[in-house]
Amino acid sequence: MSPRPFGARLVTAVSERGPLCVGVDPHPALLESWGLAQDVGGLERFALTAVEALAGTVSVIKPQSAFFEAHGSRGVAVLERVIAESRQAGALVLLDVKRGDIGSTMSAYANAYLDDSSPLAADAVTLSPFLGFGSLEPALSLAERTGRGVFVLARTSNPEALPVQTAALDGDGRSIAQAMVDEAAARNSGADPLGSVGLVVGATVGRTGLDFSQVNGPLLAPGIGAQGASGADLRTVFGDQIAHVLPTTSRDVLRHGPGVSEVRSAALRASAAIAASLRV
Ligand SMILES: O=c1ccn([C@@H]2O[C@H](COP(=O)(O)O)[C@@H](O)[C@H]2O)c(=O)[nH]1
Repeated sequence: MSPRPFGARLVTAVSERGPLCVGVDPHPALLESWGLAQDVGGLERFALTAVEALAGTVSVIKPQSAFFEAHGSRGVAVLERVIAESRQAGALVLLDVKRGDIGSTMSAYANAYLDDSSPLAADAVTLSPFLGFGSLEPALSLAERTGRGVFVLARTSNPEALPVQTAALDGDGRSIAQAMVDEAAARNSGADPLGSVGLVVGATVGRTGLDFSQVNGPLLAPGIGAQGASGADLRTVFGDQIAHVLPTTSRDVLRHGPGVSEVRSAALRASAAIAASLRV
């Protein structure tokens, strides 16, 4: 039997737990404010406390791989536990790794994050299309076979992205960001209730002129909280496609630690605020 696609699993998770994704980003500054050492022991305590607080509550957990990799192989071992324990507690795991490479190497990345046999396999991963959307094919096809998802960077939340992602394609009036949106739309065509090829579009980017109407896939919106955006910005960015938006925030929830119940309460407050702004 083929596995249930990520898009369908996401729709169920959001209907049961609400639309918020919370990031697990063990920033050195957060470890310090939680009174933890800047070592793999501090990383482990931070990350597993966040999982305990969040994974039974929110629909999606998004560990930021960079902060685990910074601690070497023992940090990656902690990431493996974060993935396994979050999934066990019922959250979907979106691993933020932003991978992208030539096709032959992309196959190895796909095996690392999207194959059932890998200890780093998550429910979905972030991908960078800078080598061309087509170079992501090994990840797109493995994700489809294993019921997983991908989120392709389109119009990211950082200000430096603007000149790159709004540049026009050669011989084509579309921006690079719109081309990514259209590629995702083509992959998701006909999927019901939602395709498994998502896009990353920052909540910070304001009105873009991007046409999301054909995407039929999840729109991950980082930038809420620490980067200055709020739920109220989502309608400006996504217009009438707001129902497919998966807002995500990390530091703005994690800064309430180190107590499990304080982190959980902050996530619940953020989730309620986001749900209200998506309804308005
Ligand atoms: O466009 C993008 C893509 C990814 N991110 C990631 O999301 C979180 C944001 O953390 P906050 O603490 O809520 O600012 C982080 O892991 C980024 O790498 C993004 O911000 N923008």
